[in-house]
Amino acid sequence: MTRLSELGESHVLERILSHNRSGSQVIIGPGDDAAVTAVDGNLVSTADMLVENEDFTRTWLDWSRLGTKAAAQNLSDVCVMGAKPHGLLVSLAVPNSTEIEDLEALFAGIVAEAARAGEALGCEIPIIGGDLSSSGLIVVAITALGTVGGSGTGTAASSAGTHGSGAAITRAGAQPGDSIYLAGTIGRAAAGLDLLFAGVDPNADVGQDDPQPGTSLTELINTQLAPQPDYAAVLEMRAASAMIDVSDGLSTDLGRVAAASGVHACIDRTALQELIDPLLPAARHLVARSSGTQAAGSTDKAEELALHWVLNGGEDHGFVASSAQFDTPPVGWRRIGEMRDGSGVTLDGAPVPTSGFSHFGK
Ligand SMILES: Nc1ncnc2c1ncn2[C@@H]1O[C@H](COP(=O)(O)OP(=O)(O)OP(=O)(O)O)[C@@H](O)[C@H]1O
Ligand SMILES: Cc1ncc(C[n+]2csc(CCOP(=O)(O)O)c2C)c(N)n1
Ligand SMILES: [Mg+2]
Repeated sequence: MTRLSELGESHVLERILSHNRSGSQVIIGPGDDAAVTAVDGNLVSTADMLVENEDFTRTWLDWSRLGTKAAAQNLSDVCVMGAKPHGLLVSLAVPNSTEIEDLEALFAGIVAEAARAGEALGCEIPIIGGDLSSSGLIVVAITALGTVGGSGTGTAASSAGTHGSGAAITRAGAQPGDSIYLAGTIGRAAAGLDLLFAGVDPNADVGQDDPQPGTSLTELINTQLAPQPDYAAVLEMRAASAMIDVSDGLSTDLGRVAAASGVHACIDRTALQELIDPLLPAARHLVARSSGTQAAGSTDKAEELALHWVLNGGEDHGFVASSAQFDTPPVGWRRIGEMRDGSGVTLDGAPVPTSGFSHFGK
């Protein structure tokens, strides 16, 4: 085990970049003052960081999964714009006492998730540069770059959303009459977060003899620590009028689409039930732990908690899209509601307050 303080910055870089892959669009990669890439189309760029104690804690820290999460939350944003990613800039601030092997695991996690996304989207996504600094708290900041509107480079074609958007799918194109679709999951990462905060043993018996795939306590926790967006689903959503990744919670993120598009998003409670049900064992376990009993009424509370995770939990990086082009949902998507005239978000007609995550608490 070698600490970063025992290696110079250039040796640290050499070790971590040994995990990187090359990309055919890279003209100049890491090593010069800036990277140069050959691109075809309009540039799509996004930045997202993970900050210790705000986005993860040292108690749960697994460097490889931290890398997965940092890459996933950025690639998800590029992908839902209908763009193809072609490079990542990775900026890191870590304590001097960090072991180089941990930093290598972080990089390997980033590279592995970029490879998973690249495979799903048919592109190469190398790390093209970044920055290193020393800090008491761990910060992983990634900038992801991609393109839309080139000669066949986009991942999905937007219909109503293309006007003035350079062929990107924005939050602003939803129309009354569009169906609302979800790809991937919502609520699992939030359940995982509550399990982590409560210090629940992931192997605790919660009466799930045969849990649905992805819903054991370990898997819920893993969705929080290392979300796996369904990038390929975006390729199936060929006629989205608007699209967003759910990072802050459905209530907040669908609310953003409704506000940007000037429509009313109506969610159908029945359609959410199959997302709620698999979360009930974890919810019952947490409710019973907090009340110290298996008292009557806890079933209602568990249902309430699971619904809360599904409506307000972000970080699974599920994708929400609107479209009027499909009779049956495209592969990987489920219909969860409809856009109508008006504003705001409702669940079976009842207003859904915007209760997703906000960094500044409000
Ligand atoms: N410091 C900043 N400077 C300039 N623009 C910013 C800054 N922080 C956020 N933004 C912009 O504000 C918008 C909302 O940011 P946010 O991080 O909430 O993105 P998001 O896509 O809604 O969430 P997520 O990144 O979790 O998917 C984005 O367009 C982002 O680029
Ligand atoms: C220790 C700890 N506290 C709270 C949370 C919850 N959390 C943090 S960021 C975020 C939304 C996406 O943020 P952004 O919009 O910046 O991408 C959520 C739901 C967590 N994961 N870990
Ligand atoms: Mg987003």
